[in-house]
Amino acid sequence: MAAPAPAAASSATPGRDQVLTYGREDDPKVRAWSKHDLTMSRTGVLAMGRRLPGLLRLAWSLAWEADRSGLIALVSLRVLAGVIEAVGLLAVAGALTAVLSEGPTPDRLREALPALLIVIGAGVLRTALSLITNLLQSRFGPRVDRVSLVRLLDLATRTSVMSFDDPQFVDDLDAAERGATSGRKLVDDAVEVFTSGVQMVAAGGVLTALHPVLLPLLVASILPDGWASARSARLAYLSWLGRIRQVRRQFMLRHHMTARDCAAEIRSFGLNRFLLDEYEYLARDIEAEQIRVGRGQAKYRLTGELVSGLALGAVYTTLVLLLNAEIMPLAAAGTAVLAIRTGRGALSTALTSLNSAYENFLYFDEYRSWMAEAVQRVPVTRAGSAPAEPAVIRVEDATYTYPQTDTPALHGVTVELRRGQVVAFVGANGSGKSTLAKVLAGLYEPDSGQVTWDGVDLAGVDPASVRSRIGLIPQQYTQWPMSARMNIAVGEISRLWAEGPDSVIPAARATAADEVIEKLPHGYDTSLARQYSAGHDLSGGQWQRIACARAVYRDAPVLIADEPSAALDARAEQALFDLIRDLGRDRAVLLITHRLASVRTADRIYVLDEGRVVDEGTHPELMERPGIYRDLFTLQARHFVDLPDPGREAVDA
Ligand SMILES: Nc1ncnc2c1ncn2[C@@H]1O[C@H](COP(=O)(O)OP(=O)(O)OP(=O)(O)O)[C@@H](O)[C@H]1O
Repeated sequence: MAAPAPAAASSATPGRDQVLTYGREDDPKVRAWSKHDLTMSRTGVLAMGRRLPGLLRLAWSLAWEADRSGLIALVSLRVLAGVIEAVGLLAVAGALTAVLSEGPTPDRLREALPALLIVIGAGVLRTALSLITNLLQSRFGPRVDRVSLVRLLDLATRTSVMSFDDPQFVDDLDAAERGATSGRKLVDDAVEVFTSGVQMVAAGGVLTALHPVLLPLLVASILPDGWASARSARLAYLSWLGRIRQVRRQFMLRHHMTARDCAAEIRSFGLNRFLLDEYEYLARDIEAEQIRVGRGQAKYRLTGELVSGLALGAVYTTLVLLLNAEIMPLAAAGTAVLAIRTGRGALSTALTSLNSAYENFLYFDEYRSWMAEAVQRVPVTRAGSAPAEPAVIRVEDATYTYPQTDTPALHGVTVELRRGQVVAFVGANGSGKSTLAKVLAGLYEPDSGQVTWDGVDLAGVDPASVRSRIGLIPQQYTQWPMSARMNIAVGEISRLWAEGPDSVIPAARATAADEVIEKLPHGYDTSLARQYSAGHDLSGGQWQRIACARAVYRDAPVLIADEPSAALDARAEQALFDLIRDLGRDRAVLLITHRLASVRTADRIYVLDEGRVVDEGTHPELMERPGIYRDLFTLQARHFVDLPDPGREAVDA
């Protein structure tokens, strides 16, 4: 049967507004996407003034670390360019005075010659300096950007795992990435403003010397433009801040619409029209906002230019009046015109830079504040180490609550793992098994209670020492866009460097990953970066074998396997559980699985329900008494042998 044609885009569909996935801006659910409110306070002149020194210091330190000699050269060249510009202006004033003075022309020209030579020299030097500056900038910019992004990525990969459960932190990380390249621009802008300042001071000096009324008039003609530029930049920034969440949602939507992983579902469920509607809904909102900002900026510009133009008219009228009243000679008036043009040119450059500095200041502040927050979230390094070969691992009375949630995911949980044993956690979806495993692995710090290894509280030891003793098969493992060999070696990368490329083979054999890898076109060196044309893709179960090999390669005294067999075929699953039992002989092994047949041989089974341990024992012990374990086990077993349904029995009774 042919699939029905997708419904035409219509926001008038009944109920549509209530169920919009990406929602309206005033929807509280949508507002919760980001803390960024349209607060004017952060962008006020005083508030910015307070933050400016810290930001400039950070930007300077980035530039200093990235390219010290480049920074010194750039700043010196810019300042030199400003000074040359000023000298050039003074030389022009001298030349004009000489040329327009009384006397025979050859004499006047001779008198003007030194000044003219300075003017020409200044022009040549300015051009040369500008070329060198451009050349330096092309080297300096990428270096500073690299350092700021590397600093950000360093922190992003060292902050606690818990940080990534905090949506605000992740949201801010987006904004910080956007602001990372603004540090370099901020330094650039600051230097440019300084250089233009030197030129303006020179122009101002010349004007004051010619007549005291000219300078205030020039300043008055400049201020409205400055005001308009600042307002316009602020408007753009506030709009960007307000649109962050929409742009982010739009980006996510675009990503899903073009991602390989979603392609099949979009087609099977006929989601194309629905997703396009959502996208257009957001895009139209953003478009409308951009038009609003454009209009606002045009208004500011128009007002600024109008008032500036009037003030400039007043400056020239004053000049004419001064000339007319013979208060100012013609040569001085000519110099004044040049000084006004230089002053306004320098101001225009300064304004453009100030404008850009304003924007970059605000973006870079996002970077700075995220970096400051992230530093606080890096687990502290402590002197003590976790026991190298722990015999007893205990979680005692632990409670854990995820960020921005009210109900604890774990309530007063106590469990124990011993070396030489396989311990299993079982329970329904969402009962807290993975959370407890992460607490046990030292990835989550409990709100209360403690985790001890041989009596040593993990809260007092270096977190890195805990992690180095754990081999983890997480429920959602990473499919690294690297070769098959590297996908295993990332389990203990230092071992690869020390023992060589073949060191991964035993781990691959133990987990049957070798059967998969040997069939690949380049064996262990086949790229599994399926996003790229040379990359080879694997099936879910094949990937899972590689994830298991990764943890085995680590060869750690503690192994945590969270749903390690969800995608494995029956034979591979059996082999994996045999391996886990084998590894459990001289390690502490934690197994989390819904395949209850596989936990029958576990030395101890903990049954979790709604974040609490509700039962524990061996398989025979748990099967003897009524409870969740016996119910779940019997339910699963019924699919394989013809056993009565425990739930049905209870109803019948
Ligand atoms: N990052 C998170 N932020 C907020 N709540 C979370 C987060 N991860 C899990 N939870 C919640 O914590 C509870 C326990 O989740 P957990 O993943 O530990 O369950 P589980 O027993 O491993 O489930 P499953 O069998 O489905 O893997 C659930 O209610 C879940 O919704």
